[in-house]
Amino acid sequence: MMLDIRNLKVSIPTDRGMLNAVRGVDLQIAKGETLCLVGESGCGKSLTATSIMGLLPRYAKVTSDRFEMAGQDLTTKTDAKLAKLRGRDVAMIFQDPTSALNPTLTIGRQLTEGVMRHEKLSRNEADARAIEMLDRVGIANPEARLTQYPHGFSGGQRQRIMIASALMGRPKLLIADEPTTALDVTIQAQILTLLGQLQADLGLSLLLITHDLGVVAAIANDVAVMYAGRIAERAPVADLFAAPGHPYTQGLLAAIPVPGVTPRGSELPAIPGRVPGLIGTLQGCAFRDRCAIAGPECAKDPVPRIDTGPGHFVECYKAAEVAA
Ligand SMILES: Nc1ncnc2c1ncn2[C@@H]1O[C@H](COP(=O)(O)OP(=O)(O)OP(=O)(O)O)[C@@H](O)[C@H]1O
Repeated sequence: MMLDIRNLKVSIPTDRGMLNAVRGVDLQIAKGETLCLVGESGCGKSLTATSIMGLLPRYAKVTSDRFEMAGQDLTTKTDAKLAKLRGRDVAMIFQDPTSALNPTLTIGRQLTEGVMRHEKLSRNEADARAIEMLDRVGIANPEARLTQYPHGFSGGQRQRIMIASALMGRPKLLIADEPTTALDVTIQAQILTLLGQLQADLGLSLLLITHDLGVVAAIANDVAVMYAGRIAERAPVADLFAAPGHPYTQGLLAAIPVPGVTPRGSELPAIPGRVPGLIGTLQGCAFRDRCAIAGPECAKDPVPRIDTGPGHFVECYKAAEVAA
């Protein structure tokens, strides 16, 4: 198992009270697996990802019952050890490649800084690795590119460079948070194809956060659907599209036909009603106000987690009803 997190909670103090943004997430990612994390804006996807990276702001409160990466228990480690382990095993790419690259530093400098510090590579070794990674992500003439600045590259090329940068430490797990949202549609497809290729070539585990169900259909092994800070449903991708078990997932998929047929760029459709506020505690199922089949039991805690197939669970009182 590459990543095994149980009961992850992330809370952020605000002037309106405690914002409980991640409210008990379990997340397992196998070696070499691509897991897509989907859900409406504000449901806690990015905070989940940044807590895996150890990049949460200091004022955020984080707890978990288990936090293992590549077999190492991270809950018991000190901050310095954590940073080292994470730096070695996991890397992240973000939405906007423009703001993630420093315009005043050459590409070579930006790619090599980390590995020269952490792995004590020499300048030549670090350059050689940068050339290897730029080549892997499809940047032509990588050697000559090292001395150039970000402004000389297109948006798509910058995102490739960001991916190369993430690969520099030879991570086992790559986290990509909406990596193509800022790009043109044709470029989006190329970047996703690249991520899929890298995943296969390097045996990476990939956690991909996306709003785009077409992307999910094309690239995921497994899908986790997040709602109001919890995983509402998780399933192998074909099962999720064929037999969504949570009324929320059904709502998301209602406007979307079949995997493989679903065009890229199919955004999550709007579901009537609003996501509940995450300040303070939520009782029962957080989706029940928007759910067509909710009953009185749905206001009770804890909402049961029902296994509906191999690797497929649904957190819903009505799972049996839906399955029938
Ligand atoms: N640093 C922060 N300070 C205060 N609130 C925050 C902070 N980071 C996130 N939040 C809040 O926590 C909730 C979850 O945020 P998160 O970014 O994880 O959602 P998301 O599912 O990734 O949404 P999106 O798809 O819009 O990125 C949101 O209500 C957000 O406003």
